[in-house]
Amino acid sequence: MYVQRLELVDFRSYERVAVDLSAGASVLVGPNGVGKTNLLEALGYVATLDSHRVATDAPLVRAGAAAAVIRCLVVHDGRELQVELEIVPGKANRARLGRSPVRRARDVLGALRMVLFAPEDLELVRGDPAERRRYLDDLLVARQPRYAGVRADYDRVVKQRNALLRTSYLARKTGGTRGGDLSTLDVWDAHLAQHGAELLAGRLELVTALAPFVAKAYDAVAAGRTAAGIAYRASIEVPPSPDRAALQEALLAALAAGRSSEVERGVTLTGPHRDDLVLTLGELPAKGYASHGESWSYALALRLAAYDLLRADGIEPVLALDDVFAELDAGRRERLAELVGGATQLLVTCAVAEDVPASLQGARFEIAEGVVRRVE
Ligand SMILES: Nc1ncnc2c1ncn2[C@@H]1O[C@H](COP(=O)(O)OP(=O)(O)OP(=O)(O)O)[C@@H](O)[C@H]1O
Repeated sequence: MYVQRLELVDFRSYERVAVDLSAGASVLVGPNGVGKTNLLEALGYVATLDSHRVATDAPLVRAGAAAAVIRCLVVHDGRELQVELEIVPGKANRARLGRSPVRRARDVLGALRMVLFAPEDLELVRGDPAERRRYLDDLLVARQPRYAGVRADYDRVVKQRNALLRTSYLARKTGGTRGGDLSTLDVWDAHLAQHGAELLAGRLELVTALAPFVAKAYDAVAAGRTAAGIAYRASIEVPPSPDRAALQEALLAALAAGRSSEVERGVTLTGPHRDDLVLTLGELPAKGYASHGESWSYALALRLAAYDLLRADGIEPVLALDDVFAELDAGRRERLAELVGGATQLLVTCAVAEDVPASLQGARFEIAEGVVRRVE
């Protein structure tokens, strides 16, 4: 698949912009701060309903404007589909597929599949488990969009269960009598185990499928002597044959066993929202041990592995590399160019066009003062 046209209204630095793109490689060139990443971020938002840079929507709307619109025309298997999202901070996004409004914004997921590598991805290796969970869940959704619903249901249950535990905790702390009632906790345990088992089963399957791609991608990126490995670390003991029913039972048992400490601390301590994806290089964990260069290569390998896995599934995602080539020496640039050169659509941003290897120099766009101009 590829994006044929991207239109933005009041998104980030852009008041109004339209960019006609094509399949193959495109290089987006411009000085720092000119709005290159903003374009990739907009596409990434259509693909995941999330920004790779900020946790809330407000910064995505141009300063002084009330709402932002992202519209993009995606070509997939020869068919064109327009996806439109309106972002109004503090409110649910409004979305359209083709000419029709959709009930929930998440119904557009799957219309654009994209893998974006950006400097922020260093956090995949160095940051908190939440970064790695998001990486897994975004990939899960890209492979099977129905997981967006599973994820939303699970998040809602954790939030409500936490609210219940917290209210009871605060009531006890302040010696009050109201709000301390935990009689519905069993119901929330059942919901958490049900949705949690589905999410956990999806992640476990994903990690098994992804692991060989990560090892291969790291080897290709770093040409390293050290092998990269990934493993899922769950907050429960994972049963030997982790189907949904077995996971649901294991979650219920762990919730029962941990109830007193959860009640004492006023928070849900068991479930996939506490899990991590452990990254290793040889025998050592990457986090805390890997050098800057190794961490960077690892983060890139995670994205390239996601891209390769989607391709192996028969999905040809758009691949976007934000500010990558300036970080690399000549040898690594060429190696990366070889790895990504065959992408159906490759979008590369850079401040200096010469940093991008000649083999990837397809269409070139120059960005200046809110205008994106195709020059080649
Ligand atoms: N909500 C917003 N309203 C107005 N301007 C914004 C908003 N959010 C970001 N900007 C502006 O967008 C610019 C950053 O754009 P972007 O991150 O795309 O730059 P870039 O071209 O990728 O730069 P670099 O090469 O440094 O990575 C900054 O000048 C910033 O002030």
